[in-house]
Formats: sequence, structure tokens, C-alpha cells
Amino acid sequence: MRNRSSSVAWWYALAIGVPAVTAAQLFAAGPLFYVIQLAGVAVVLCRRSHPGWRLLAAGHLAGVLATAFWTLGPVAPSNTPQGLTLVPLYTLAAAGTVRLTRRHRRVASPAELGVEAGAVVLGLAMVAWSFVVLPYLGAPGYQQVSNALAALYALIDLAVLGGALRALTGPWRTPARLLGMSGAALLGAHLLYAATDGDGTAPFLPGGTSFLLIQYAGVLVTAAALHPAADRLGVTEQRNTRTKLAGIVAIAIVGPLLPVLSRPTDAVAYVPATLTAALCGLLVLRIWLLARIAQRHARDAGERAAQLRASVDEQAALQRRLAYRAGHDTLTGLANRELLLEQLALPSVRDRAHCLLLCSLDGFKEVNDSYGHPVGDEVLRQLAGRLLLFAPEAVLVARLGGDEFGLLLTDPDQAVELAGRVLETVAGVPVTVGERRIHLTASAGLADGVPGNPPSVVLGDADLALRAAKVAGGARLARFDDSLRAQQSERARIAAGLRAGLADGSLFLHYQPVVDPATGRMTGVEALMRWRRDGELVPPMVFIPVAEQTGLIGQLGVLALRLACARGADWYRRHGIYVTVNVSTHQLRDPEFADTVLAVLAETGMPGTGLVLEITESVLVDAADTPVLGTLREHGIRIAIDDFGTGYSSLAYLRRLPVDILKIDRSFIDDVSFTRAILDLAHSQDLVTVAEGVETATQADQLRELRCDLVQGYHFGRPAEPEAIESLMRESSATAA
Ligand SMILES: Nc1nc2c(ncn2[C@@H]2O[C@H](COP(=O)(O)OP(=O)(O)OP(=O)(O)O)[C@@H](O)[C@H]2O)c(=O)[nH]1
Repeated sequence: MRNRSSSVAWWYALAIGVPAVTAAQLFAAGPLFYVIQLAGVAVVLCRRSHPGWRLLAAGHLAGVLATAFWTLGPVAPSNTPQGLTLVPLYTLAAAGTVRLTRRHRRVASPAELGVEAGAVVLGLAMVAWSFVVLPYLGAPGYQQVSNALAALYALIDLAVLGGALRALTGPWRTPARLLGMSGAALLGAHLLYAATDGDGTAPFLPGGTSFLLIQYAGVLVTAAALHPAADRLGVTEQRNTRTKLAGIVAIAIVGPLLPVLSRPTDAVAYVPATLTAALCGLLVLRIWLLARIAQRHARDAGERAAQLRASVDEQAALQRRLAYRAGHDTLTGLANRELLLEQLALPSVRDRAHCLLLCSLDGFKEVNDSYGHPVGDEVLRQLAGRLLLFAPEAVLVARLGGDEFGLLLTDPDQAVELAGRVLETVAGVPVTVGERRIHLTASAGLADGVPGNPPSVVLGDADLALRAAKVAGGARLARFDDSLRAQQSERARIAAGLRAGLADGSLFLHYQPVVDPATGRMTGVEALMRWRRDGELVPPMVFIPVAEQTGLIGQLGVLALRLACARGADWYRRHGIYVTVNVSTHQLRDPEFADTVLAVLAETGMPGTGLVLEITESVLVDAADTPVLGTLREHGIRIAIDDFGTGYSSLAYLRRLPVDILKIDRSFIDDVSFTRAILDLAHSQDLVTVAEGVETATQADQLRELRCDLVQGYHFGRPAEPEAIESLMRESSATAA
């Protein structure tokens, strides 16, 4: 509603203002003029704040004052000072109109503006002088004052005309047209006055036509100010500098020519005027060229600045990318170890209760070995996805490396439940990669961060807990406690001792006889690793797991092979007794294993037929498809399945496996029917059978009856030093002889 009333207000102003002014004129109602014009001035000042409107309002106020001056004072507007009273009205009206219809903004320094304005003013002055002032001065009846005043008005009329034409012809809308009409009315007023030959005051006094036109002009300005589109007047944009330049060049050239052009009879003046015009034109062109060079420099500088900005932006982006990469794992996109440690070090985490959960897949290496690294990568990515899915938002999920992930919880109460869910989902839902469904399990270690503890301690504790979960068989959660740390330092001590033992002789072999139960004759010996620390024997079940966890088992295995072959070569030559050496998973995975064994045989002079390699059933199943065992058997080396019945227990496998000897685990010795079944099966496959853990004469008799080929156990001889075993061998050979 308000919008509508404001959109038609200008129309009301015209519809009321014009008749009111006309009526006041007809009925000589003098005060009404003042009321109408002052109201108009007030409206313009209230509605519009642009300087152009202010100029117009000021002009019309000046008009009201002039009217008052004439009405109340001596009436002779053509004479000074009365004649000067209209100058403010006309000047301000022209300036306001020009200001509001200006389309281009000046973006220039004050000095530049001054020079440009000076050029325009001087150019116009030339025109005015040549075509307006001079004719007046030369007019008959020239009176210095009144003619100068007339010349001044002529100049002002030119300005009013310019403003009005601009407003009427430019790309403006109604308010500008109204301003143009207002200018036209003012111009009309003055022309009418001039038509009376400057006589008299009548046209400018109330009741006069010029007076009425000035009143209309005021009403039109008021209507323009009330028009809704009026606020678009005076909005300027940047000017095209070329146009501006062309204008100044034109002024520079035309200016000097004007005096001679306005007096064509003075032919002699043409030459210097033309030369001056050419000179001015050249000077301006020179300045223009300099300006172009300056502009080019400015443009180059701008481009360089833009390039600099772009390179700074690029560097900032790179910096951000580097910062992201520094804190994130490229394979999974999770946070990495560094970021996790950073977060653990934050006072908001470190100084409060928190919890670190480490998760690792069990046997992930086999996934890589069996399916290749790309599949392993995909498994890791999917695991990362599952962890993110289960972890609450506040939990930081990180990949620490390999198949190890860390979850940092600031709410320790959630930890056990979260760990449970993670382990369950890994064990319960196989990972699908292409056609493959890979069944996995994971282990987890949990450590509570004691406020104030350094991040490395929390991480170390969680790692210990994870190792404990693995040592306990995997697929479980272990929570850190102080006993784990004690175990860890003991493990570290053992590992250090074993490393030293590889060189200092504290690692050595004992041998246990393998006997033919039918004859009681020793046919072979099993080499068993022993370790003496600080003068005491450390049980194998203590140091072997540490050797496996630390990877030292490989070196221990080679040492055992070398020592056993060194001794066994002589025993085999003299007594025909073979030696059995245990081989670990670690060794079998070593692609150079076969070469190592053959090198040891060559080094020690041991024939392949004197060596038996003992491999556990599960490891043998994995190694069955590799060429290693075939190569070794080609050199006469025999392969024995150790602890048969405890691993895969799949008799079907037996046919496929490259083995010669089957060692029945001690736990089956008392199960006669089971032992018989195994013996029958083994014999049907032409395998030599060895029963382990024979401790009593009854067991020995039973096995003899069952036609077990060979036996081994305390009943026939405990593991002993080589010297003791050697004397047993001699006895055994003598008995046989
Ligand atoms: N595919 C893949 N494998 C990796 C990556 N980083 C490390 N690994 C492999 O992850 C395996 C980790 O070996 P282990 O720490 O012995 O892990 P595991 O076989 O699960 O043994 P446990 O943890 O003791 O059960 C090694 O075989 C590494 O080569 C990786 O980015 N992608």
C-alpha cells in the first residue's frame, strides 16, 4: 500500500502543483507561491540526499528568495543587483541537473581532475568568449554592466540548455525527463524575458509568464524527486578514458582556432592559430602517449601482482595439502601415527582421563602373501571403513602403519564395548574383495591414559596389551596392566640374551635318541635347541616364543642346522644315525631357505640322507605348493611331519604332502585305536612312523605291537649333550654287532 502511494506521489505533485500554481497566478494569490515552492524544496530535501538534488533544492530556494526580493524591493531585474538575483537559481538548477544525469564516475587524482576541469572550463570559455561575449561586446548600445550581465546569463542559459538536453535525451526515465522539462521551463522563462528586449520586469514578477514558468520548474523538480525511479539518478559508473582523452584533445586543438573562426576576416591570424592548435594537439598526444606507457606499466604491475597473488594462493593450497598429508594416511585417508600422537599430546586429552585402543588383524601377512598387496590394501581400506562406522564421532581413528589401527577415546567407558564391536564385526563379516571372501580376525589392546602421561607411554602400553592379545592366541582384547610391562622387559631381556647367544655359544644343541622299538637300536637323534643364561638352562617354552615374536627364530634355526649337521655328519658316517632338525614357519617363508640348507650340508660334509627336517603340520600344508620341499627331497633330505594330529588333522592331506616321516603327537600315545588308525594310514602311504613322548615300558610294548617303526621319549633316552649321546650310540652299535 505504502509502495503504491509512494509510486504515484510524483503524479499527485504534478496534478496538484501545476493547477495550484496556475490558480495562484490567475487569482494573484501571492503567498500561495511561497507555500507551494517552500513545500517543494522541503519535499526534495527530505526525499533525496544525493548532492544533485541538494543543488536543485538550493536553486529553487534561491528562486523563492529572488521572487521575494523583486516583490518587496525595487523592480528592475535587468539591472544590477536585482538582475543578479536569478543567477543562483539558474546556476544551481543547471549544476544539479548535470550532476544527476552524469553517467560516468571520475576515478582520478585531484590534480588530474583539476587539469581536466580546467581544460573543459577553458574550452567552454573560448566558445563563450568567441560566440557569446564578443558579439555582445560589439553590439550597438553596449553598456558595460548590463551587457556583461546579459553575457553572463547567456553563459548560464547555455549550461541550463546543456543540462536540459542531457536529461531529455539521455537514457533516463521519467524523473530525468521531468528535470529536463524543468530546465526547459527555466530557459523558456529567460528567453521570454529576452523577447521583451530586456524591458521591464513584468515577465519575472508574479502574474508574468516567466514567473509562472519558474514556478512550474519548481513543481517539476518536486515531482521528479518524488518519482520512485529518482534514486537511480546520479548513479555513476567508471568512464571510458579514451572518450575522455578524445574530448581533451579536441578542446586542445579547437580552442586556439576559435578566436579566428569567430572572426573569419582576420586571415593573418590563421597561421599562428593553426600552428598553436597543432602544437597543443601534439602536446596533448605526447601526454597521451606518456599516459599510455604509464598505464601499461600499471597494467604490468597489476598482472605481476595478480600472478604473485595466484602463486601465494597456490602455495597456501600446497601448504594445506602438505599439512593434510603430514597428518593423514594416504591409503585409508585416516589420521596417521603423527596426528594421533599430536592429539594425545593436546592438554585437553593428555591432562584428562582418556583411552587408546589398538587393533590389528591376525595373520594379515598371509593375506598379502596369498592374494597380493593390492588385495591387502583393499582389506585395510575396508577395515578403516568399518572402524569409522563403529566409532562415535568424538573418537579419532588412525592407521599407525601396516595392519595396525588406533582409536583415541576421551570417554574411557566406551572403550571395551567399542573394542568388542570391532572384533566381532571383523570376525563375523568376511571382507569381500572382488570374488574373494576373506575371513579374518583381529586382536585389540587397550590402555588407559593416566592424566599427564606422555603420549609415547600410552601408545607403548596399548601396544603391549595388543601383543599380549596376540601371544594369547589372537582374536581377543587385552587390557594393559603393570604385569604386562614386566613381561615386556623380560621379553626384551630374553631377546637381547638370544642375540648374544647366537655368537657366544650359550645357544647349543641337545640330542634325543630315536629308537627302533623292535631292536632297541638307535636310528636317529632329534636336535633340540638349548639356551644357558647366567649359568642356568632357560626352558625352550620361555625363549622360543620370544624368538618367534622377534624374528630371531630364523637365525636360531640356521644355527641349529649348522650345529646339528656338524655333529651329525660324523655320526651318520660312523653309525648310520640321522639327525632331525626343527624348521620354523619363518624359515620356510624365506625364499633362500633351500639354498641355505644345501650350503650347510656342503659346509659340514653332511649327506642329504643323514638329515631330516621336522616341520609342523599346519606349516607343511602352507608350504606344500612351494618348490622348496621338493628341492630338498631331491637332495636326499627327508621331511617329517611334527606333532601330527594337532594341526589340520586332515588325513586327506597326507597324500598330497611331500613327506617321508610322520611323527605322532605325544597326546595320542595312550589312545590305542587312534594310534593304530594313524599307523595304518601312514604305512599305506609308505611313511615311516615315529611315536613321540614314550615314557613307560607299557607304552613301548604297545607301540611295538602296533608295529610303530620308531619311538622317541624319556623311556628310551632324554635329550642330552652330544658326548653322552655319542656314548649311547657306541653302545647301541656294539649291541647290534
Ligand atoms: N597390503 C599392504 N600390506 C602392508 C602395508 N603395510 C604393511 N603391510 C604388511 O602388513 C604385514 C604386517 O605384518 P605383521 O605385523 O606380521 O602382521 P600379521 O601377519 O597380521 O601378524 P600378527 O599381527 O602378529 O598377527 C606385513 O606383511 C607388511 O608387509 C600396506 O600398506 N598394504
